[in-house]
Amino acid sequence: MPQIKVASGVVNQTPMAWETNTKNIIHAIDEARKQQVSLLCLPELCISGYGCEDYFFAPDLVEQAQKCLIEIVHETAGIVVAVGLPVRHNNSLYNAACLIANKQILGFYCKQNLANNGIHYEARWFRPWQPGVIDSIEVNQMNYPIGDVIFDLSGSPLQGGSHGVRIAFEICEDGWVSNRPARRHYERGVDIILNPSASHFAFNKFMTRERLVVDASRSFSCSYVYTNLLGNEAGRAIYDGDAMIASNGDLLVTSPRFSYEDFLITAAVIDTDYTRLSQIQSKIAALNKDKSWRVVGRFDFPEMDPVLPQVAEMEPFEKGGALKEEEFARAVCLALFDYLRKSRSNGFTISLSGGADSCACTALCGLMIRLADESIGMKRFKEKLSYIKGIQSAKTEEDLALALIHNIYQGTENSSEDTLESARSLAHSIGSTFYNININGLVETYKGLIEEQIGRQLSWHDDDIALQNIQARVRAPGVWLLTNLSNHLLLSTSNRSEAAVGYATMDGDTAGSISPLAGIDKHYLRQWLRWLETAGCEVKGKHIKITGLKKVNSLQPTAELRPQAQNQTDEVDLMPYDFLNELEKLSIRDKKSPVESYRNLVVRYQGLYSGEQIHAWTERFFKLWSRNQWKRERYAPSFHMDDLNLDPRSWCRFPILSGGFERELEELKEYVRGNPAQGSRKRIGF
Ligand SMILES: Nc1ncnc2c1ncn2[C@@H]1O[C@H](COP(=O)(O)OP(=O)(O)OC[C@H]2O[C@@H]([n+]3cccc(C(=O)O)c3)[C@H](O)[C@@H]2O)[C@@H](O)[C@H]1O
Ligand SMILES: Nc1ncnc2c1ncn2[C@@H]1O[C@H](COP(=O)(O)OP(=O)(O)OP(=O)(O)O)[C@@H](O)[C@H]1O
Ligand SMILES: NC(=O)CC[C@H](N)C(=O)O
Repeated sequence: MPQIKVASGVVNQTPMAWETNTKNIIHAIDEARKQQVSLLCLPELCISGYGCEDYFFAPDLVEQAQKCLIEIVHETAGIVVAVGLPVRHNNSLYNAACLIANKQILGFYCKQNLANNGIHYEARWFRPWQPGVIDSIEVNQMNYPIGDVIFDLSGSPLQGGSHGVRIAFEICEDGWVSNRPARRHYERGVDIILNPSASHFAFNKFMTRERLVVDASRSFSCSYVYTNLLGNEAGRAIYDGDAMIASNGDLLVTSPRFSYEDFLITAAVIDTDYTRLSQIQSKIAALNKDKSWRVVGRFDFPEMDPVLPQVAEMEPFEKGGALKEEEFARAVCLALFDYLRKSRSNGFTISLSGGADSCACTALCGLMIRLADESIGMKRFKEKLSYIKGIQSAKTEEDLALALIHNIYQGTENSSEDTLESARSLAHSIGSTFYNININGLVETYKGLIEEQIGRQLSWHDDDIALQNIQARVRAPGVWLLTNLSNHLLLSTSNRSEAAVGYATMDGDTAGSISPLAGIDKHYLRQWLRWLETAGCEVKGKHIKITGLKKVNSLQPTAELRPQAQNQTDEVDLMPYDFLNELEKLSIRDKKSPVESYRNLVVRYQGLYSGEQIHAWTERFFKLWSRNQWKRERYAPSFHMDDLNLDPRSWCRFPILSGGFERELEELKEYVRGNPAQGSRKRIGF
C-alpha cells in the first residue's frame, strides 16, 4: 500500500524497571493501534532503559530484557513495532532494535556507530556492529537474522503484496555521523528509516535533531521516523521526548516536548509512492544486486484514504522568543518531578536564603507543580505520586506546594531584613511551607568551644574564611533534620559559576541530594529569574509567572557570611559573573591556556576593564578552578544542560591534584609584562 500510518512512541523509562518499562511500551502499542497506526518506532534501549551503566554487563540484565521482549511480542497483533534492547551475541553485547510484525519477531538491527562522547560511554559496554555483516541469533529457541539488515515487508499476494515496503534503521548516533548507514540504505531502495534514539536534552538541540531528520528524508528520498526517550531516566540526563516524522524533505509532525505523561504517540501518514518517485528521479535505487541484507517479512498494511497535507508546527513556547528560558524551566521541572517519584521521596526541602540560588530552586519546585498540573491534571498528578499520602486530599496547586516544598530561612547576625523578606514573599507566593530560625546561637557556641580549646579569640581579620564557613556549615544539620522528618530530598543550591571556582562551603551549602542549578551559570540564572517573575512559561495561551520573585530580583547576590558593615558581594569576592562566565567558557569548554584566555578577554572587555584587572581575575580563576576539582567531585548529582557542564561524573574531567597551572600562569605574567598596552584601550562597539 503506498500510504502508511506510522508513529513515533516516546516513553518515560527507568533503568531496569522491567514491569513499568514493559507496561509503558505495551500501553504505547495499544494507543498506536487505537489510532490505526501500522508501524510504531519506540526508543533506543527502551526495554532495559538507556542508562543502566556497568550493569549492562550483567547476564541477567540481558535475560530480563529478553523476557520483556517476548511479553511485548504477544501484544503486537496487527501492527509492526520496533523496540530497543541490549542483546548478547558471540560473547559481545550489542545495542539493538528488534522489528516485530503481527506477533512475529523478524530480526534485529545492531547499532554501528556508538555514542562515546560527552555524557555517552557506550563503547564501554557495547561493540559496534560492522557494516555489511549479517548473522543469526537464537531467541526463545528460534533463530532470527541479526546485524546490518533491512526488512522487506510484503502483504499477501491477493493484496498486491509483491510490492514490499523496505524498512531500515539508524540507531541514534548512527544518524549523527558523516558516513551514516542511511547512505547505504538509500542505495538499497529503502522506503522508511526508523531512528530509535536516546538523545539527551541540551539547549536548542531539538533544532539540530530536526535538521538531521529532515535532511536525511530529503537526501535519501525516504520517510524518516525519529523517536526519543522522555523525562529524567536515570538521574542526570533529561530527555525532552522530542520525536518527529519527515518525508522527502518535509517535516510532517513533531511531538510535544517535556510532557509528564508516561508515553506519547505522534503519528503521520507517509506515502511510499511519493518517496519512490524521488528515488526513481534520482536514478540511484537498488544499484547492488547482492540482496543478503534483505529480511523478508509478511504484513498487510491496511488500505488508507487520502489525508490532508500534514505540516509540523512549533509549540507556542518554542516560538515565543524566550526559548532558552522556557527550555531551562521545563527541562529542570520535569527532571525534578521524575527524580521525586522515581526516588519515592515525599517532596523537596530547601534552605531558603532569599538570594538568587535558593530562590531559583524553590521557584523551580513551584513551577514543577504548575507545569505538571497543566500537563496531566491534578488527578493524574496525585496518582503518579500516590505513595505521598499528604497530597491526596490536595485541591489546589498551593495545597500541593504546602506538602511538597518546605523552606527554612536560617538567619545570623549577618543576615539582612531584605533577604528574609525575599524568602518569605517567595514562599508565600507559591504556597510552600516556610520556617524561620536564627542560628546565631549555634555559630557562637561552636566558636566559643573552639576558642576555648585553641586559647584565642577568632577574628574577622585573621580567620575570615573559617568564620564564613562555620555559618554555612551550621545550617546543614538543621535543614537535613527537617528534610529527614518528611522524607524529602534536600536541594543543594550551588550554580555552575560557583562550582567552577569552589565558591561554596563543603558540607555546608553543598549539602544535599540533587543540585538542580549546577549546570547553569549565575549570570544567566539572574536573567531567568527576572523572566520568570515578569513573563513566565507559556502554557495553553496563558503565562505561568512567579511574582514572588520580585524582591530577590532587586537584590545584589551576597553570601551574607561577613558582618553587614563589610558589604560582602559575590562579585567583589570573585569577579563579575558575566566575566567569570566568559572566562570559564574559554578556559574549560574551549581548553584555552591562561595566555590565550587572557588575550581573548582583553579583546572582549576592551575599555571596560584594564589589562591588569583582567590578568588578576584570569589568574584567580585558574587557581580556584584547579584547587577546587575535589569539590566538583563531591557535588550532589546535577542535570545536564549543555556543553558547559562541569560534572566530572558525566562530562568534564579534570585531575583532583594537579600542577595548578603554575607554569602557565608564569607565562601569562610574562606575556602581560611584554604587552602592557593591552586592555587599556577604549572599549569599542559593545
Ligand atoms: N585538593 C583537595 N582535596 C580535598 N580537600 C581539599 C583539597 N584542597 C583543600 N581541601 C579541603 O578544603 C577545605 C576548604 O574548603 P571549604 O571548607 O569548603 O572552604 P573554602 O573553599 O576555603 O572556602 C569557601 C568559600 O566559599 C565561599 N562561600 C561559602 C559559603 C557560601 C557562599 C555563598 O555564596 O553563599 C560562599 C566563601 O566565601 C569562601 O570563599 C580545606 O580546609 C581542606 O580541608
Ligand atoms: N539566611 C539563610 N537562610 C537559609 N539558608 C541560607 C541562608 N544563607 C545561605 N543559605 C543557604 O546557603 C546557600 C548558599 O548561599 P548563596 O549566597 O550562595 O546562595 P543564595 O543566597 O541563594 O544566592 P546569592 O548568592 O545570589 O545571594 C543558599 O542558597 C541557601 O541554601
Ligand atoms: N544515544 C545516542 O546515540 C546519543 C548520541 C547523539 N549524538 C545524541 O545526543 O543525540
